Amino acid sequence: MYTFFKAFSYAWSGIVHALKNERNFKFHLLATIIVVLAGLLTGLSSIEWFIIIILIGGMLSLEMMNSAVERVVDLTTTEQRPLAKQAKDLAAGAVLIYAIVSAVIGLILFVPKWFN
Ligand SMILES: Nc1ncnc2c1ncn2[C@@H]1O[C@H](COP(=O)(O)OP(=O)(O)OP(=O)(O)O)[C@@H](O)[C@H]1O
Repeated sequence: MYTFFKAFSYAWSGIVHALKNERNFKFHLLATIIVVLAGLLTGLSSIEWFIIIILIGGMLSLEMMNSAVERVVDLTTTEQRPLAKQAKDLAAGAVLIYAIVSAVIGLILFVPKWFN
């Protein structure tokens, strides 16, 4: 049980670090607040909230994984290396794909309600 709480506290400190230091994470958090407010004002069904919550959780988690990849790459080399570039660009590409998919799903959910 002690080990579990220790692991939890390390994970929590990762989230606090992202909140304090990661510019992109803060941007996604701002986007989250805007989407939640828009959802409250628009009025979403349970299943629509379920979808939005999964997208938000996935986006914030993926952004943190991207930051972790950047850190690990920077730890391995300070030189310009093709593999380092690939690793960072692949991780950033994963975030971009998820962001585009989330935006498209968001538009599919919100736009028909706004113009109904
Ligand atoms: N060691 C390296 N070797 C080769 N290319 C690199 C290396 N480090 C970074 N790059 C390239 O430069 C880009 C920017 O790198 P940087 O470390 O600033 O990441 P970033 O994505 O801008 O980070 P942040 O999200 O914190 O702004 C990377 O996406 C990658 O294409």
